[in-house]
Amino acid sequence: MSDIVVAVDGPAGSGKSSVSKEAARRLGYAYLDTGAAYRALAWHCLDEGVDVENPDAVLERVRAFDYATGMDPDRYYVRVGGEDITPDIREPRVSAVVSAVARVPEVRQSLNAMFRRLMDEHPAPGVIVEGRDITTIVAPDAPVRILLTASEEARIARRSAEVSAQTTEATAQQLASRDRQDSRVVDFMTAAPGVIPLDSTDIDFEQTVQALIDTVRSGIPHD
Ligand SMILES: Nc1ncnc2c1ncn2[C@@H]1O[C@H](COP(=O)(O)OP(=O)(O)OP(=O)(O)O)[C@@H](O)[C@H]1O
Ligand SMILES: Nc1ccn([C@@H]2O[C@H](COP(=O)(O)O)[C@@H](O)[C@H]2O)c(=O)n1
Repeated sequence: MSDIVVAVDGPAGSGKSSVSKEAARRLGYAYLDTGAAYRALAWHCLDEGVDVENPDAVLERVRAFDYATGMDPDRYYVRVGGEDITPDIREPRVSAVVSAVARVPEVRQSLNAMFRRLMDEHPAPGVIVEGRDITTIVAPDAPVRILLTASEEARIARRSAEVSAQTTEATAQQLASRDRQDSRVVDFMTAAPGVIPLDSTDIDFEQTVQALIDTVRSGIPHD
């Protein structure tokens, strides 16, 4: 069981996945990407022709959701029904509908129970868990809780550098639209009491990873 839970939240493109994964690798911790589960469920609904705007239909799918993910930062994967869909869940068609799936309260309850189980069962000494409601709902008692932010301009520029198949305007619009929809469900723009803000707008990737590691080291009791 992982003794140390590090909770990381933040808006789209703030660096949650890449920074958390690299920090976990260096700390020898496991890494749990909760957004991947919402994305995989959205992908599964699209694959099965389920109307993502119908909460009952989505809920029916989550009840029999055969989901698996790799929590070793060096062996990250996402599978549904044994099929590896790691790259597929990042497709714009999945990003466009994931918020609809994520706003169904019973879906959130079901996935949150799975996240807690995955954290509890993992043998690594610690786990970095990232998403939108980890610091507030999934692991509010975690010894280290961080809100990773960056200006919207920085997040758009970083995401645009990754996505070459569409214009910067389209990327900007999708990122802002997803944040708008998601923030109706959970507040990931302001740090809850006790949550440490980490703004990466003016620091590079390496400095952000180091800042996260320093925060973890100063937040957990030493022998
Ligand atoms: N401090 C930084 N400086 C420069 N680039 C960064 C920094 N932090 C992250 N990045 C880059 O920004 C991009 C977006 O990061 P990442 O995918 O980790 O964000 P995210 O918060 O997980 O996004 P989403 O919620 O949309 O999945 C990646 O290309 C990553 O390498
Ligand atoms: N704790 C979480 C994590 C994610 N979501 C929803 O999933 C979408 C994809 O997440 P990424 O981290 O991969 O961007 C996100 O837009 C949310 O709709 C969530 O609700 N709670």
